[in-house]
Order: sequence, then structure tokens, then C-alpha cells
Amino acid sequence: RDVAIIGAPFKKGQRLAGVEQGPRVMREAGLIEKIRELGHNVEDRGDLNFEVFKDDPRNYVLNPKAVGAATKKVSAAVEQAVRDNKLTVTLGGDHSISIGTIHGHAQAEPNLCLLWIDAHADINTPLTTPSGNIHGTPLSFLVNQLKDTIPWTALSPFDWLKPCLNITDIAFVGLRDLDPGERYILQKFNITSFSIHEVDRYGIHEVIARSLDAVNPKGDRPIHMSFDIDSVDPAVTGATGTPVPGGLTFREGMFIAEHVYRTGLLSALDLVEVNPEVGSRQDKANTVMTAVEVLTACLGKKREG
Ligand SMILES: N[C@@]1(C(=O)O)CN(C[C@@H]2CCCCN2)C[C@@H]1CCC[B-](O)(O)O
Ligand SMILES: [Mn+2]
Ligand SMILES: [Mn+2]
Ligand SMILES: [Mn+2]
Repeated sequence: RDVAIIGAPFKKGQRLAGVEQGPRVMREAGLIEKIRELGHNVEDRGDLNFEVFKDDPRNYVLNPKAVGAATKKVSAAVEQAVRDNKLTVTLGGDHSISIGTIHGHAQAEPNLCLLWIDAHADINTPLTTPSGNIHGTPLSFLVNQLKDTIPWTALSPFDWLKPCLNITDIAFVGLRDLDPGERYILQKFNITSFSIHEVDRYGIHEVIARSLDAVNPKGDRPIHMSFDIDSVDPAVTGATGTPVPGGLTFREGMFIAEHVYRTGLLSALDLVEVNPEVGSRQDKANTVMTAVEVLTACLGKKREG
């Protein structure tokens, strides 16, 4: 297939420096060449340039101007790549970029379904977020059923954004750190979610199969997978901003990627929250390696050769 790579070196959805280095370190690890070796026609569309804003005081959330502008750019870039019939891979950057990747993908593929692989649900609203970090809230901006929880007039930098997802289109895998407001939303809407507890109970194959069965029962919907590297255990991927013990093994992460590839329906993919400035040198090496391996597995690399 034709593959487009978009770099989104963005950090304003959270507070730590370094996550904007994600695209650079994944490229330096040979990501593009490794995808080419799979036989894909890969177009590296480079890194998006994000406007810098100063004196952006907290308005329910931090950096609304920076995040609103950046995600608008991400949306346009992803929409264009999907319309160009590319399997579109966006490299983060923090998880707030997925406001843009999912919105853009949905403009070209309104019938998409979403796999959210993450230790966190990232479904706080601007009123429930404990941190004010938008990387913990992207889904609340995107979901029709949560439209009225967003103070749109106060958050004018997001006036370009229209909710484009039904909550029933989402399946979570890897959850193990939820805030009260998120737990309430997950229960209220009975959202498909498989925490690490369910991964332990059913095994990863059953979990990913049930996730796909829930959001794509007829196997006729384009898949958006948003892969937060912190879904994997911090012993493997410690170079990330919000690590939570007891995550997916390397093998479970790879299995998810291989299984989703085999559907033949993967249409857009985010790999986010790699922060090479967090943890040890070994953490950085392991985290970047894992990110690259998961990405190439999403694009057809098989462990069985
Ligand atoms: N829900 C959170 C939010 O800030 O909204 C709170 N949490 C950190 C907090 C630390 C203390 C124990 C409870 N959890 C991080 C998460 C966002 C993660 C964003 B992601 O993109 O990395 O998933
Ligand atoms: Mn082609
Ligand atoms: Mn996370
Ligand atoms: Mn996340």
C-alpha cells in the first residue's frame, strides 16, 4: 500500500519537555527504511510546523490556543493524506494530536472505528480534567455524546472542530489508570473497554478480537488505531510522560499490531507519547525500539517471518 508519514512534534497537550522529539528519534531509528523494506511505497511528508503562542493562560485547559491551532493543522494534513489514498501514520508528540488525526481521518472516512490502546482513557472533559493537560481529554472533543460537556465558546481555538465520532465506535485496550470523571463516562455510556485486568483474564487475542467485533462487527469499517506507547509496561517503555506500572508486554503490543494489520482495514495510525528525555538512556533505547517495532508490525512485519 501507499503509506504517508506525518511528524507531529507537539508537546503543548502536557507539561513535560521532550515529547516533541518523538518524530525525530523514531526516524533516527530507521522507521522509514524499515517500512520501505516491507514493500510499501512510503512518502515521508516531514514534520508539521506548529505556531508558538505566549501568555496562553489556563482556560479550563492549558495552552488552548497552541493545541487548537496545532490540531487544526494535524487534521488538515491527515485528511489530505487519507484522501490521497495513503495509509496515514502520524508520529507524536503528545496524545492531544489525536484530536486532529481522528478529526481529519473522519472527514475522509466518516465510517471509521477507533481502537484506543492506552493506559489511560483520555476522555476527561475540560471540566473533569484533574491536570488541565489536553492530552488527557482528546476524546471528549471528538465524541458526539459529549458535545455538550465542552465549553466551546470559552475554547474558541477549537471553533473549527466538529465532533465526528460515536462513543459506540470506540474500543479501549490497556486501561489501568482512570480518573473518576472518566470512570463515570465509561460506565454511563457502557463504552467497550478492556483494561489490563481483562487482558490478564481473557488473553490479548481474545481482547483484540472482542474489541474489533464490538466496533467493526461486519469488518467493513476503516480502522483508526491510536497507540499510546504508555499502554506498554514502563519496564519496556519507560521513556514516556505518564508511566503506569503493569502494562502490556512487548509481545502483547506486537500481537495487537499484527492482528490489526491482518484485518486489512487499518486506515490511519497514531504513535504517541514517546519522550526521549524521560528516564534512562536504556529506557529511551527500549521505548524507541518498541515504538518502531509496533509501527512496522502494524504495516505487515511478521514475527513468524
Ligand atoms: N487522566 C490523566 C489526565 O491528566 O487527564 C491523569 N493521569 C495522571 C494521574 C497521575 C496520578 C494518578 C492518576 N493519574 C494522566 C492522565 C492523562 C494521560 C494522557 B496520555 O495521553 O498519556 O494517555
Ligand atoms: Mn501503492
Ligand atoms: Mn496514556
Ligand atoms: Mn494517551
